[in-house]
Amino acid sequence: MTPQPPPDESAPDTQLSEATPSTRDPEPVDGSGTARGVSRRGLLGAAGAGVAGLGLGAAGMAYQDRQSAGAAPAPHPVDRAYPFYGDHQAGIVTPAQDRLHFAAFDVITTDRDELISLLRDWTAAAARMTQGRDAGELGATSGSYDAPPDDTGEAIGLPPSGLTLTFGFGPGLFRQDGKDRFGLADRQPKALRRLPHFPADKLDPARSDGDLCVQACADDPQVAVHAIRNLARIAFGRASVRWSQLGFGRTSSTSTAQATPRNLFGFKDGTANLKAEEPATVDEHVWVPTGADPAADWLAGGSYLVARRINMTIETWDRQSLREQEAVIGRSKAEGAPLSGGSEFSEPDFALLGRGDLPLIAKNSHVALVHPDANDGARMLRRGYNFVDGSTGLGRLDAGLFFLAYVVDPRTHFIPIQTKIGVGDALSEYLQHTGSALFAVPPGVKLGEYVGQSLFA
Ligand SMILES: C=CC1=C(C)c2cc3[nH]c(cc4nc(cc5[nH]c(cc1n2)c(C)c5CCC(=O)O)C(CCC(=O)O)=C4C)c(C)c3C=C
Ligand SMILES: [Fe+2]
Repeated sequence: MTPQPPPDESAPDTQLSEATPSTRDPEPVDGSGTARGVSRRGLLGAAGAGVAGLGLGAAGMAYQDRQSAGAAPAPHPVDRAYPFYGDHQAGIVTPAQDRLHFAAFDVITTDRDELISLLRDWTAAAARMTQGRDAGELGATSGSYDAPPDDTGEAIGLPPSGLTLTFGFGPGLFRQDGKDRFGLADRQPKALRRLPHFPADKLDPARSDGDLCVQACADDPQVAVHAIRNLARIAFGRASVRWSQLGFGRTSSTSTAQATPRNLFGFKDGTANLKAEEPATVDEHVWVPTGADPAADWLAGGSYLVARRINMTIETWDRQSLREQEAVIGRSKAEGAPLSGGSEFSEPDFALLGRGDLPLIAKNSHVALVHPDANDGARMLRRGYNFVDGSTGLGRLDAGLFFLAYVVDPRTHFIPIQTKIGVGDALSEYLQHTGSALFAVPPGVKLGEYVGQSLFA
């Protein structure tokens, strides 16, 4: 890991430099190589002239005019659009956006062709929405007056907002109760099994597992929610939402251009995360290589996504001294520096002794247990979010961290680490794991293809 000084939130990032605001130089959205439809912003401008359904060129002009009216300002986060097509799915190394809506689905059709048609429909809608367009070609208000619109409308006028949509396949898609549902059983990756029960798990089945998942990240919550809502609408009769989770406040940085955010315990979170600017390390720890599992080579270039809903007993935490809080994490609260000294991006020195010849970073602290040195070098790309889902009947906030991590293999990069922290981590006293799921995340989508196509080839 190369510690990197942060943060200039407006600095260009690796993915963004490939991207352009969608309305200016739109990415094709239908796989035909031709961009169609109007942007949600363009629609607003065009609607007054009574030209809904106008080609993108005109809509793009309206947007461009507004952009070029003054000196070129740095793009505001909500004006960013990330490419949907590429070698890897967006939403993994993409600089973590501020908001999340994550949904897991049960597939309810028994027909393989219907499953494929769902993935095709999702691909078309995702390609459009990530570029700031309506979910369907007609849009929220331009279709037949006597038919439900092909977009629900709550994102009219909103820019792309950095929306990324990342799709995953759960173990149940391959086998359910031992049954090969869609002729995919012999292509199930060996690593794609339900996660085992860990110490301190208190899982709610209604917040766990799922055949499919969609991670929607954006810099506007309405845009993320709009995307999941429309994908759920499109899935009608083929898949239904099993559970979903809203998140605010990213708890990780995935780019050195981002400032390190804080979790609900008030600590900087994401300091030592894998970052997009370390492609060789990301290759090693995130992307599944060809040949890793010959029966599942369709997953090459993809990844595994671990999702854990972790409740944090913040009321108990808030009664602990600052000394205790820092000892539990192993870093300082103010700067996020390791307790062995230095600044935020200094490497921790776990051998350095302090008073009473005790290590300055306690052996049972969180960072001592999860650090790669203590885990055969394993690293993960964390992409979690804070959540508050109201309060409990006991007057406590139902709050915590929706932990998301992308790994090359959960058997080496997550399960042993989670097992260890469930038993020996001082942080565990303040945590309760209430949801759990594992998904295989197929590689990126090529123009004209649909998400996960390699699985069905
Ligand atoms: C099994 C993996 C992990 C779980 C579950 C987990 C939960 C969790 N973590 C924090 C707070 C912090 N975690 C930090 C670092 C960190 N955490 C993990 C793994 C899990 N965390 C890793 C691999 C690392 C990086 C270790 C390293 O390379 O040094 C930190 C320190 C800052 C940072 O580097 O990000 C904090 C703070 C909470 C609150 C939490 C559950 C709610
Ligand atoms: Fe952690």
